[in-house]
Amino acid sequence: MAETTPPNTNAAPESATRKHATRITAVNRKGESEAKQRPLDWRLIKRLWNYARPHAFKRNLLLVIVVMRAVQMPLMAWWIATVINGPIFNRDWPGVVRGTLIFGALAVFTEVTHHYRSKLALQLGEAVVQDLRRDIFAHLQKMGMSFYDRTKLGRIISRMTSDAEAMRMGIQDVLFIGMVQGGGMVIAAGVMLWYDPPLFGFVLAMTPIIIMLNRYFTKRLTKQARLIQESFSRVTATIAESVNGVRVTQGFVRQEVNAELFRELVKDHSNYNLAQARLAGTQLPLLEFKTQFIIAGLTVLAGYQVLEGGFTIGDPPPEKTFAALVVFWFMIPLFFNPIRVMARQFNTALTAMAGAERVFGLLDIEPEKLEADDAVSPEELTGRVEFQDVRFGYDPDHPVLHGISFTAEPGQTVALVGHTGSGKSTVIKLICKFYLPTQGKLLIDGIDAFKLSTDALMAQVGIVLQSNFLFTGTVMDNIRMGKPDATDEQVIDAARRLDCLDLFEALPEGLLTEVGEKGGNLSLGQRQLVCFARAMLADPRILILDEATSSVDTMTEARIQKALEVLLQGRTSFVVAHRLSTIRHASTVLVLDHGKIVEEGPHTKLLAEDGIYANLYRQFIHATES
Ligand SMILES: Nc1ncnc2c1ncn2[C@@H]1O[C@H](COP(=O)(O)OP(=O)(O)OP(=O)(O)O)[C@@H](O)[C@H]1O
Repeated sequence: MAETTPPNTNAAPESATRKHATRITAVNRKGESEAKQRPLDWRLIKRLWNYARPHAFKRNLLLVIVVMRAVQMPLMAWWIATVINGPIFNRDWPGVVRGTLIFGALAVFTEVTHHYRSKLALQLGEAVVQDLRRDIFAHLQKMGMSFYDRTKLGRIISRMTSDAEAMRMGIQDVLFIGMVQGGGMVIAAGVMLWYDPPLFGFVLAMTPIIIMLNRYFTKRLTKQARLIQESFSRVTATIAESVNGVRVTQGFVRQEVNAELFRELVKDHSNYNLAQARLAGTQLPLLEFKTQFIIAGLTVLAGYQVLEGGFTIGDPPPEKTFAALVVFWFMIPLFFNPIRVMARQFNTALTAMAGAERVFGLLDIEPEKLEADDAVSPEELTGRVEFQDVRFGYDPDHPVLHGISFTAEPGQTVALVGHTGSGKSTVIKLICKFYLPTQGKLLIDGIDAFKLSTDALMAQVGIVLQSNFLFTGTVMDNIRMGKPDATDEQVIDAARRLDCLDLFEALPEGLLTEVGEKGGNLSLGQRQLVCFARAMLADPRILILDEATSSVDTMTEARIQKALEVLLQGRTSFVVAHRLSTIRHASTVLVLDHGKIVEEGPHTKLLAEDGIYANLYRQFIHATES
């Protein structure tokens, strides 16, 4: 009747969680330095315990049940000892039957409370982990882009999974199991002391030895378990890497080398598992043996007391020693087993501390302040965008934009061109207010970006990125994302205005076709058109477009081209341009080089100047033709 909480089937699959956490550990060597345990910290315990506060009824009921559980186990043990010492010893049959019936009732009652203790603990743990995940998620939504630049995705995921899970175990198990076991231990000690103080003195003298033996064995087992976990994380990391990089592997004909490496890793893991099995095979029986050893010692002592006149003052009658021996026989396991259980719970508490420290560390990061407290929220924007000597660096010590100045009037299309790393995407990220300029001013409709509410701006900005991000759902769902309250007719109308409705209708289920994970069921061109339709439906004043570089067939290209022209009409648009026609039709082309605008003006003017742009243009034509 071990006092543990059964695994929670609703929880994130533990193996998946562990795999993920361990994968991170292996892929990111730095992750290994993240401490798995932290000392107990009352500040963290209090904060973690606060998460149980909204579920006070469950928590309090659980505390009552836990107190009952602490009494039940010693009570049952004592009762059965009393039946042996009383009715059985005195050959009293009715007494034996009565005693057994009472024992049966006690056992049923014990199991019922056990059931409710486990159930309530699980429910409390589930409620707490749910609240925690909700808070982490809400907090992540508020974080600015710079946070995501600094923080690895794996770290964020492990805060949500393994750390939150560790905190759940801390809440649902440590205190309650600790109380049941600790309470049972104290009561068992009290009963033994009451029956025979000298014999209990022997039990007490054995306790430090038992604790030391426990520590020695569990230390070895834990060390081995850690080795297994680490070797497993190397295996999973290698699988993930190999699957992700399968094309490169095949391209460089490294299959055999990789397979050999993997074989070694798997063998390694298997050896650690076998070593653990061997260790457990010898250690666990030894752990069990210690209790028997104490019972044997007690029997000798009791025998000495009865046969040799005893070692206690007052010379108790032999029946009293017999009775005490029977009681001790039942109480010994209740006194010693908690040592092991509580040591395990102590470890769980330390792991929960480490999880809590990391999760609260994340929750305590203040979101970057991207707007003033008195930021304005204009109903409508005209879409005028002005950069005044804007300087910016993702890391303020390493600026990547050096004094950018230009103005985009409402309705104009600005094409951004330049070599890779010249700063095109950074300019766009500033317009979206993912970051604020380090120096200089960015004005939207004459309002400083900091003074303009981010929500109001985003309501007027449409973004179509190269990656064409589609979410699981239908084509219709994905277009509707541009305006969640749009009717089906409005969605269809947006597609029709872009002249691509026929393409969507030709899909197996028309607009109700599932796009698959990341849009995998659609072609690249179709994915782009879905994103265009999404932007069309949102009808933003400012449109940001990072044109896709991947080539599509000529017919789809023509459709995309046409759709794009319609989409850009009447909006201030910023396009990281990869299509010649987009650049040609742009009101102005900004040529960026090392974070500076080096040329600026319409295509024909720049071509005539025969500078950097003309050179880029020639390279571009050459690349498209070859
Ligand atoms: N999140 C980031 N954190 C730190 N540095 C960054 C980040 N994003 C871009 N940079 C750096 O800023 C500079 C400008 O990058 P940016 O992405 O704006 O160039 P780009 O012209 O859009 O390039 P590409 O055409 O390859 O997309 C580069 O030196 C790049 O390494």
